[in-house]
Amino acid sequence: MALSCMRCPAGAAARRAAAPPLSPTAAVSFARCGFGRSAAGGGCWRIQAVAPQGVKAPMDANVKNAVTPTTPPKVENGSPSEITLDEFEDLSGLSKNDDSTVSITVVGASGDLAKKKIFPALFALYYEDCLPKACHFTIFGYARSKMTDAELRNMVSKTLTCRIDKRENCSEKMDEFLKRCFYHSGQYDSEEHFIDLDKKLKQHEGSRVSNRLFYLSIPPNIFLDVVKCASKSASSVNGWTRVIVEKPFGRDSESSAALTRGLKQYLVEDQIFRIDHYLGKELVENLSVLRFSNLVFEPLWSRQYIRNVQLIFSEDFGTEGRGGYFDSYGIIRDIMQNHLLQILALFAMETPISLEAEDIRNEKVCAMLQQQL
Ligand SMILES: NC(=O)C1=CN([C@@H]2O[C@H](COP(=O)(O)OP(=O)(O)OC[C@H]3O[C@@H](n4cnc5c(N)ncnc54)[C@H](OP(=O)(O)O)[C@@H]3O)[C@@H](O)[C@H]2O)C=CC1
Ligand SMILES: O=C1O[C@H](COP(=O)(O)O)[C@@H](O)[C@H](O)[C@H]1O
Repeated sequence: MALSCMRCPAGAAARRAAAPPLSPTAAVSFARCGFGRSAAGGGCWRIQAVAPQGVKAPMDANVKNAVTPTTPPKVENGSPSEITLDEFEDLSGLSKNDDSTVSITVVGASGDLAKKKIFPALFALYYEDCLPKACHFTIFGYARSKMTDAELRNMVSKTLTCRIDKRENCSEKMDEFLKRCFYHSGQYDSEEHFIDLDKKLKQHEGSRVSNRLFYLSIPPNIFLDVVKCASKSASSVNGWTRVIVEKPFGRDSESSAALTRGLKQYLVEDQIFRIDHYLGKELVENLSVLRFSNLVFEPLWSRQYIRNVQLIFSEDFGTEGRGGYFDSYGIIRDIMQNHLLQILALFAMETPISLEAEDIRNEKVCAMLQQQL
């Protein structure tokens, strides 16, 4: 992957300058660790980052704190996110605007990810009032399988949970949410079928500004077919159109670049959202708060005080139907260079100048350029 450090903020540069001369880079190694409970492939992966030789650990004597304290970045509601607050408000704020609607099409709605994660996550957003009020948002499931709206709702209802603390009016909220879910069956490479979807979306959107989001919960080999058809036949004419792309984003640098080039035939970069669900995990989100807003840890988070870091990915079940996928794609590509390296980057990066996605991304790139794999 070609990485370049776009912009290292002044704060970061100052911290680097204040630190003792760098012995070049931290060394990162990957290891398969002991099997978990299941002999069928459960277990864990470990990324180990070791501070450069000669760096003293916290317990070593005479280590001076050469870290220049920096201003902690703004943290909204205690949970910084790769989505800026402005973008977040793009969705929730629509509820205040009677002229706008948002339509979310889950492409591959009959699949595992849609059932297990996407619909429950959309419901959680609805429950938390982060989606526009009921008549201003519509969710369409799209896949080849034949299903009625009622069948989709039945399927989705089985995985919705009230995992939110308050749990008030949860079943009422579920009913309201499910009423906003619809289904359209179609082929992934048929413009005609996407035209039909467009017609259905328009019926729900009426004459209001229509913002449209397509969530690609499908195998990667059909990403481009869908993006082509959706952008040609079902993109918004008066609002925004965005696409969420699930991993894997290719199997290597070349195929990842080819995928991006393919997507850019139909979309501009700002319309493309590559998702890594690990960044939404509470533990991972809390890492930034711990690092940048905690006065105890912030000055200690340096190679002078930390000798060895281990990120352990551990699952207590076996391959569970993923055998074919792991055989052809590989478990390393499944979790290592995405989820685990994202965590490593968040762990190792310097303080970003803001919590804007671009600023965090740039700092992650800088951190990755310092690694020696
Ligand atoms: N499942 C998970 O936990 C995770 C999945 N992902 C990624 O998300 C995407 C979706 O995952 P998941 O739901 O598990 O995938 P599925 O294999 O369940 O596929 C989703 C849907 O796509 C359609 N489909 C499947 N195979 C093909 C094919 N060869 N050609 C055309 N259509 C096909 C099927 O719908 P129909 O036949 O009705 O058209 C299926 O229901 C994948 O890219 C996956 O790598 C990422 C993170 C986690
Ligand atoms: O992306 C993936 O992540 C899951 C682990 O995520 P979790 O949220 O369920 O902990 C992993 O099992 C799967 O193989 C991988 O594709």
